[in-house]
Amino acid sequence: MRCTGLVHVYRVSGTDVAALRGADLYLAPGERIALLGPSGSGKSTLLGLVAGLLRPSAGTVLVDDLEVTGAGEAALHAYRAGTVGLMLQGVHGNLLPWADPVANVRHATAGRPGAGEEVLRLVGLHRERRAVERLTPSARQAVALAVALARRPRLLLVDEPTNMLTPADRDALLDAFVEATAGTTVLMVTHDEAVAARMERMVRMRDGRIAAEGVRESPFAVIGTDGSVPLPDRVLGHWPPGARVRVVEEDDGTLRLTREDPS
Ligand SMILES: Nc1ncnc2c1ncn2[C@@H]1O[C@H](COP(=O)(O)OP(=O)(O)OP(=O)(O)O)[C@@H](O)[C@H]1O
Repeated sequence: MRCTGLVHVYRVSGTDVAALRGADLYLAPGERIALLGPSGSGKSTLLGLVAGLLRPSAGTVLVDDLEVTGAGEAALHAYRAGTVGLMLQGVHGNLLPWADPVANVRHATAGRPGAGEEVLRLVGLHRERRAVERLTPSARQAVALAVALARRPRLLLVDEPTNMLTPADRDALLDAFVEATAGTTVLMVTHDEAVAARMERMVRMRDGRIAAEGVRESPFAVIGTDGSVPLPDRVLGHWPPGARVRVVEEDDGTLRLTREDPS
């Protein structure tokens, strides 16, 4: 999956809100990425664009050889039915609340064999006969995972899967998640560092762009397609937007940034 220069503007009662301002992201096949970032930094919008639920104001999303952002309705329908699996926020997001777990995964594949029942077995819900709406939040999330994986998607998009779970339930769901998604490309939005740490990569958004990658203590900055390098949060306080910096390449290849004296 490759996102290039994604810009997304929402128009709310005559005012434009720029949710994405040139986001670039590449996921190799089978790679699992956690998308972190403050509230409002554009994570859910990016997920919606990759899912083909939103159209960007500019930029492209390429998944395999489908340009999702320019695809027609028929191609998008096939994409959502085949390539991509969604596990969205809200327990009833992709579930039939009145049906039991097995009926839910069978519904997802229209009765054809799929991977949903294997996932239910993995989490111990394959014999559960109660309706999904009567299960605990963590069991419902496990069913949502089974439904999302039922058609064996190549790309799984997940929004806050462990929201509102206790730490013990969260860890149990994550164990199942990591096992069930081996080999699947995953893009997961989360606020929880402990959840993100279970993915292969941790990517951090800020103000509608990919700002950094890696653990909080020593993240890498990520260069945008326009060549910009987002400064780390801790530097931004004393190097504000508009500050003039000199970029000097040293003989050994090291880049040195020096702030011009503001006076
Ligand atoms: N449907 C919408 N209409 C108008 N503005 C929106 C809409 N959805 C999101 N926004 C705005 O776009 C910006 C990015 O929102 P988005 O939900 O993508 O961020 P987020 O990082 O997922 O936030 P959170 O962690 O709170 O879910 C925010 O300023 C938000 O208020």
